Amino acid sequence: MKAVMYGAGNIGRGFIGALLSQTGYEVVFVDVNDDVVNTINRDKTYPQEIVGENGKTVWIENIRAVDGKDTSTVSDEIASANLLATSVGVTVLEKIIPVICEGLTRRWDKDPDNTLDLLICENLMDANEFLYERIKDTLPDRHKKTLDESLGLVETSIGRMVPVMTEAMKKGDPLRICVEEYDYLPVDRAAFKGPIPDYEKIVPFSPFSFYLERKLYIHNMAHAVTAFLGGIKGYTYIDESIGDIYIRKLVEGAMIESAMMISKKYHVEFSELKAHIDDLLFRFQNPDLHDTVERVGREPIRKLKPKDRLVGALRGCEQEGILPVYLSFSIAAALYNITDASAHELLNETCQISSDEPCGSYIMAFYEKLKNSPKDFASILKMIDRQYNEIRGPVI
Ligand SMILES: NC(=O)C1=CN([C@@H]2O[C@H](COP(=O)(O)OP(=O)(O)OC[C@H]3O[C@@H](n4cnc5c(N)ncnc54)[C@H](O)[C@@H]3O)[C@@H](O)[C@H]2O)C=CC1
Ligand SMILES: O=P(O)(O)OC[C@H]1O[C@](O)(CO)[C@@H](O)[C@@H]1O
Repeated sequence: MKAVMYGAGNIGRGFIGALLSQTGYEVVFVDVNDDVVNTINRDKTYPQEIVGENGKTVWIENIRAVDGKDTSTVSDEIASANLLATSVGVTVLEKIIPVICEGLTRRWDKDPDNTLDLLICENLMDANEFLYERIKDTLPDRHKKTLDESLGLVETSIGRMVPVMTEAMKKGDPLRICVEEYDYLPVDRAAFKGPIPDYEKIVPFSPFSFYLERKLYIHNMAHAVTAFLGGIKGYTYIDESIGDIYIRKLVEGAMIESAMMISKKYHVEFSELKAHIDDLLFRFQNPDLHDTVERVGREPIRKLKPKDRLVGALRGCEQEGILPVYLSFSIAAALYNITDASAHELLNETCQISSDEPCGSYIMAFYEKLKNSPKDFASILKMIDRQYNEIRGPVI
């Protein structure tokens, strides 16, 4: 049984490739980084260092690698694979579609019933639709119908955090990868065309949008807010930021609003989501991960788009009748981090929130407060309490 793992970077090596090897596949990594490809083929193993309280080193075996620039060999590997996975980053994903299509063509020219499942391991909403459209456009006409019948475009939710590896963390080994202990991979049960890999860490679930929204609106949202607030206070690392009791309270408040929304929308017990929040806050505190405010808070404008982690969570709350007060403050903190653009314009154009909407006026009030006293999070918490009280009115 062979799995082709497109991308031997942090997630490819640190999570998915390792998981597939442990499931029992021979894992063929595809990457354009010569050092990584040559070292995998020389050593046939690499150390995955699990950092944190239960730290240990796991050696990943039964692997080899193929040069991503040798597109003919990559296509042959895809043609004969039992499973395919990608974790190359969203911008590269588009560029590898011709190679994937060539692999599918070679496969289906021999046997159009030879199904293949592709695990999409990227941070991208509607990733299955994104790939479907592009693969359909690229495949030759004779295989456009085969695509519907024989390719499973399987969305996944990547919760494991893998930081950027510094030279010090690599300890002289280009393949060494530091990861946190969490290693579950929820996958979209309904999307598989072939058998679902049988391993306790691969968790099939339907409807999958629950996991995607939980990841984006609780995990990614909270992580971003931790980074923005950490940036304002001058912290370098995520664990330092979440260790600040004011930041923790603000982040947790936003997580609870998102969780109330998801609980209502998907009829999931709130207590289940609260356990997830507590686990995430514990994981954000892991000092051995050395995850930075810079990595987690990168590209704040992208993170402020209407369907992304902040505004998407806020709009979801509005739809479910949940007050998004902490989330309004979180958006204000993101706006405050962007110094080279006007907050009003960003609010209107990037977030598509009008300052006349109730949430728009809260966001701007928080923004002004941050401008006047940026590091005084204690007063922000008081302001949030007052706003909640005012909006909520009397409670019987
Ligand atoms: N690092 C993390 O904690 C998480 C990352 N993700 C997502 O996983 C995806 C991958 O992220 P990382 O592993 O962190 O990035 P990365 O940059 O470490 O890995 C990407 C790999 O793709 C390779 N690559 C680039 N062009 C290629 C090509 N044409 N052919 C073959 N390989 C090519 C690169 O050499 C690199 O090794 C992204 O979509 C990211 O958003 C999702 C959840 C967690
Ligand atoms: O890759 P983006 O969209 O900048 O988001 C960063 C987030 O993605 C992850 O790298 C993976 O979910 C998180 O660790 C982090 O919260």
